[in-house]
Amino acid sequence: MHMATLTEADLISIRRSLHRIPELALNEFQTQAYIEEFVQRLACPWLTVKHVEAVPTALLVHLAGTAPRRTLGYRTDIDALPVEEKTGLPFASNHPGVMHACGHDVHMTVAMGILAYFATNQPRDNMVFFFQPAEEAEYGGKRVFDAGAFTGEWHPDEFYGLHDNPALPAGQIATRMGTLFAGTTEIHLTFTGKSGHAAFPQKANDAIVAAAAFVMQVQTIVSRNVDPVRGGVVTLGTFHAGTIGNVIAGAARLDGTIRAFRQTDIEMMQGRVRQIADGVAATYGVRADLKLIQGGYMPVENAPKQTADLISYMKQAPGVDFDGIAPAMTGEDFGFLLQQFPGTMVWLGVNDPEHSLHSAELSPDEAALKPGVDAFVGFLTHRMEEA
Ligand SMILES: CC(=O)N[C@@H](CCC[C@H](N)C(=O)O)C(=O)O
Repeated sequence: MHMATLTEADLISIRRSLHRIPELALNEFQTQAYIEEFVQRLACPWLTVKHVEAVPTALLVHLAGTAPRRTLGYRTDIDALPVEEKTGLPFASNHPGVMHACGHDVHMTVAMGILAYFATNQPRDNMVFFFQPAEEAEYGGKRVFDAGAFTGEWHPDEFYGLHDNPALPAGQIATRMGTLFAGTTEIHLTFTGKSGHAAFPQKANDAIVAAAAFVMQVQTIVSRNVDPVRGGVVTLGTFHAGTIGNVIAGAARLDGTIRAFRQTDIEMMQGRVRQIADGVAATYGVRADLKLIQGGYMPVENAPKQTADLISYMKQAPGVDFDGIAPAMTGEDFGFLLQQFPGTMVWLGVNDPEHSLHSAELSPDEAALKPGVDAFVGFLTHRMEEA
């Protein structure tokens, strides 16, 4: 592979290599090694690499500009999901039970394509590329920020990033002014009661009955507490309890997520989840151990100046297919970084409308890779020409 501007075939080969080796949040060692080897092979004299001791799978790359007036940041996430892949692709995951089911292999490939371009064509401004661990869980962006990694020459004045979107045509760029994605909060809850014989419920405290009541009662948060015009989501994605049909379960564990576009709504919903868990515990005589974790999953707020410029650039740039789009209830811990640095997140269409993000059958169209790289190379070059 020639390391200058990458061809479509190069991008596809990188994406397939990354797709084979998905790793969970904060464990992306093989992925990081693949990216770092790629970066070293660029053999670029204006490039420096940085590791972050507190978050060992993070990787930052700095490009020194020819006449820098500021530093432009570009971020990609690098982690995968605990999903057993069912695509049947010849380059499917080699890691059982783990899959790039959210397309971070596509995100990384686009970032590497942009990096390869500017490692060959020295940028005018400085650039920082952030290969971020732990987007799906564990909020890696906030961890790296809190570790002080974005200081001095590593401080981006602006930050950009993308997320793939299977509902949009391959290569289409879509974004909006203001809020693009929801803020989220993870729910981790265990009800502990008292197990016992199925025949003697009066001598036990059934954790399944309590957990079932909780599942039903939290549905009222969106229907009764959230302003319907603004919307919100409470989803419980796991429910684990019991061992056999004739033993009353002494414990039940649930995990889920709260979502809304405004931080005030998220906090109100967190409060209602707490009240309902406590109320259910009191009613059913069980103990509720509840953890609510927002971490870095703040609403993704696109900054006015940078986003207006990005939209106006993308609308007129030759070869760029741009569209506006409504906000989505997906979360992204890039929301935290956009609270620290102004910037913009966009969707990149990957044309797989039959499957949603997080599906075991998601198969992004690789025709999106080159347009994704070209759109950002063009926009970032344009940004460097702006006053
Ligand atoms: C784009 C995407 O799918 N992001 C994830 C972010 C996860 C946030 C957090 N772990 C939670 O579950 O609340 C998403 O599920 O939207």
